[in-house]
Amino acid sequence: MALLEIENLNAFYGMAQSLHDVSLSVEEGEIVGIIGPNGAGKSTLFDSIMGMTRTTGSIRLNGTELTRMQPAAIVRLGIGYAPERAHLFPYMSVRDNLLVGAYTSRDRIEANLKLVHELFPVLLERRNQETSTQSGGERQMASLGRALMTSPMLLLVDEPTIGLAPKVCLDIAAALRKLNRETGLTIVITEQNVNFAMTLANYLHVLETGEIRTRGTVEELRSDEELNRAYFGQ
Ligand SMILES: Nc1ncnc2c1ncn2[C@@H]1O[C@H](COP(=O)(O)OP(=O)(O)OP(=O)(O)O)[C@@H](O)[C@H]1O
Repeated sequence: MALLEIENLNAFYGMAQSLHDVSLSVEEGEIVGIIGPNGAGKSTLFDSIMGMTRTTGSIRLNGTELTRMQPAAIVRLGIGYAPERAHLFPYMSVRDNLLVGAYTSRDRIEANLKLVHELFPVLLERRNQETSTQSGGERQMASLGRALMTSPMLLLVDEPTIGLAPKVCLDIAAALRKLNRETGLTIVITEQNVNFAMTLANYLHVLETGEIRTRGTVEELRSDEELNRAYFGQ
């Protein structure tokens, strides 16, 4: 059984349908990428996994059906979510933003803070600073840290590189790779930055206008000529 299994997922905002019959699975310990252009439905996919959209179809974590569960219960079950553009509390300190993530996992606060600070030492240095005064990269790190404070078995990371300098993107990629390698945490990451996703993920799904267009390993997708033209201009 895969850790995450999504079958025939449709997602709706009011009358508008944003995901069409999406099926995919994620094995434990993998890093999986979801790539696709603006408006493809990447955030909607994550919002649906977290119980924040109206859906039909099935989403299971370790065999447990999530589709009728509340977001807080889904976090408690083991999914951490770092949303697009971080969504921190701007006038709270870095440390307090991290602690917001800890409310479902109070017995592991110290161990999780240690993990987060090892991955992102700048969050320890700046722990008393308001997040409104942080750089974009630091805010992204704080958002990842907050998700890790929930003790997840699956981490969802939505477009972490938006607006960040290339060097900061490399730092974030290195931290996610280290996290996966050293703790075995399963990670699903969405990206418009296809190169970033390809340096991290073992397997990728291409989402376009709410549908999975194709999927495969990095090598398989790179050998798809049409895809290369669309995403790499080659
Ligand atoms: N709250 C909402 N209400 C209505 N429609 C929405 C809402 N959020 C997203 N949509 C629509 O759903 C579709 C998918 O959007 P989504 O944000 O999931 O795409 P995305 O791939 O994450 O793109 P982006 O990179 O721009 O975030 C788009 O057509 C978008 O306009």
